[in-house]
Amino acid sequence: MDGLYVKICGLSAPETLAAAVDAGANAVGFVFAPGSPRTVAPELAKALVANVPARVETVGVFRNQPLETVIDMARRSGVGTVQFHGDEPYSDVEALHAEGFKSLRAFSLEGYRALAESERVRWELERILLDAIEPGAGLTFDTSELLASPPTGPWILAGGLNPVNVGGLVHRLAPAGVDVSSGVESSRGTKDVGLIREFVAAARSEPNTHV
Ligand SMILES: O=C(O)c1ccccc1NCC(=O)[C@H](O)[C@H](O)COP(=O)(O)O
Repeated sequence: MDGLYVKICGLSAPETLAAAVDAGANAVGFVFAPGSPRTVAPELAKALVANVPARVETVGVFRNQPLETVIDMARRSGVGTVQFHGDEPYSDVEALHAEGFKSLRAFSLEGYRALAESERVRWELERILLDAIEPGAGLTFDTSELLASPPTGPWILAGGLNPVNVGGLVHRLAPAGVDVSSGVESSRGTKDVGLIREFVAAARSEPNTHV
């Protein structure tokens, strides 16, 4: 990944999708996991994806759904990347790659640390996201442990990020990327154009060296 990778997740409307693209997001996410206020049908996502330039990665977010469903919904919507946000095994990621999709796999820090060494080494060759235990809830988690022992591969920080805290966390933890949903919403499930712009700018801001 060149420069800080910024992903805006949980989009469902053309205006906020356009704001994310115009602000310079590297990736835009559509939630296909059921039961979220952000859940979209593949047909709606397809109409939105049609307006996303090729330089921007389109990501479908899934959580513990059958692999056949994931592949079917990802194909119907036209996303290029599948983000797993549950307990999906590594074999599911391999199957997706064989189908031509890229992947992202989210872990809570606890879940990631609990992986057997052999498992962790394998996941670290893929793109992983470190997130709060409850995804999409705007909750932060204790990142102090990440300062001492970050993952060896490129990793993306998520969980309770917003335009106010993202710059500091990026400078402190040096992730390869950041992912946000709640922190760019005016109310749960409703994205805000101004907050999206502020978030992307803040994520890529220079550190404040004036004390
Ligand atoms: O957004 C959801 O409701 C959701 C539901 C099920 C699985 C994943 C979900 N969202 C993932 C994300 O939006 C982000 O990748 C990440 O969790 C950050 O969310 P937030 O803390 O709200 O910024």
